[in-house]
Amino acid sequence: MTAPLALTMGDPAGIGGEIAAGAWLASRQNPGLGIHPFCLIGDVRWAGGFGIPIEVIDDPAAAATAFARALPVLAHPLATPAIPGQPDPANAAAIIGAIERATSLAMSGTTSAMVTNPIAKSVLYAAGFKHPGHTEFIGALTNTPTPIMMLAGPALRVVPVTVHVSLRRAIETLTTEAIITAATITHAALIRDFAIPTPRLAIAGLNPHAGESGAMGDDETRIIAPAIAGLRAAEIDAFGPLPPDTMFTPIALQGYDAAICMYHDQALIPLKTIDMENSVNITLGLPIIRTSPDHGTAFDIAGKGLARPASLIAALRMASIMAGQRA
Ligand SMILES: NC(=O)C1=CN([C@@H]2O[C@H](COP(=O)(O)OP(=O)(O)OC[C@H]3O[C@@H](n4cnc5c(N)ncnc54)[C@H](O)[C@@H]3O)[C@@H](O)[C@H]2O)C=CC1
Ligand SMILES: NCC(=O)COP(=O)(O)O
Repeated sequence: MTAPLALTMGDPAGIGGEIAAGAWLASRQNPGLGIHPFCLIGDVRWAGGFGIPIEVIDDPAAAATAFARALPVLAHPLATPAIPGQPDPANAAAIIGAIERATSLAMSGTTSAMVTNPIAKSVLYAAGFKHPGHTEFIGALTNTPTPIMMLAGPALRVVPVTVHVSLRRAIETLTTEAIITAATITHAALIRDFAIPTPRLAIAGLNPHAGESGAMGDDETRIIAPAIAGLRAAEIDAFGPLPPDTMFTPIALQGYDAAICMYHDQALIPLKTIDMENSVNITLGLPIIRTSPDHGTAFDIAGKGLARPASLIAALRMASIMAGQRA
């Protein structure tokens, strides 16, 4: 039997606890969702505040049987009680520690995958956190030189080549090598985890009209086209550079398995507009499985009973499917 999943608490002032409770209830009510038993790594008092039964466990293996009765919790104390909507850098060490613990459990095979609840990056930066986000942090913890961010929904998968940097910096740092690396890792993941034998990769342009033959920018001819040539030489079905404004139309989506995008919002705006509820964030290229909901901490609605657990449910399902396939 596949080992349980571990779910981190994320920022305890956000909606992570509410959606974890919602996901536990949904998977209990609908076993057809195919979610493996999971345990929540979090503060016990905090985890007990979401209207569902919890059971404190010492070993993730105990989650398999406890899950039918309650949400299993691996105790991970906060420094100060969490107040919904009011993040506190005093809890940064506990938030970061939960991610480290989930990574280590997945690396040792004690759990089959890690799923992360959202963190507020600025809150962790204020406490000295040096990584842009989970993707890079878990990459560092697992000695992965280039962890790649994919967001996957039912109709669209996107991979931003540059991620959590300013738009100016994204343009300055975009390279042929970075595009080739992101596309090559995406190609391997589509075969391994999505069972797509011959993935088709649509490579976005950067400028309006993909540069209009150089009249609106030469990044396409200098940087992106050579990457596509390199990918095709490696027998990867990559094509483009595509005009970004038309590559996400319903008809265009049918022509590829993933879009390799040049910057964060080029990738995430279409994905979240098409289906924010059912899309999932996956880190590609790691030695372990890591997924997460596609949304953030949603401090504006935390504690108000408005948080929808759909994306976390999709993330837990995706982790379960990937774990099953790899097993
Ligand atoms: N994987 C992660 O850890 C991620 C963390 N973040 C962090 O989240 C924080 C807030 O980011 P925002 O840009 O405000 O994005 P957000 O996704 O937290 O919120 C955007 C809007 O969507 C709503 N929303 C989000 N998730 C929802 C849900 N499950 N149910 C109902 N409504 C929902 C919010 O109430 C808000 O109005 C930032 O500090 C950012 O760093 C953002 C994205 C991913
Ligand atoms: N916008 C996506 C996002 O912030 C996810 O980042 P990460 O924490 O999963 O690296």
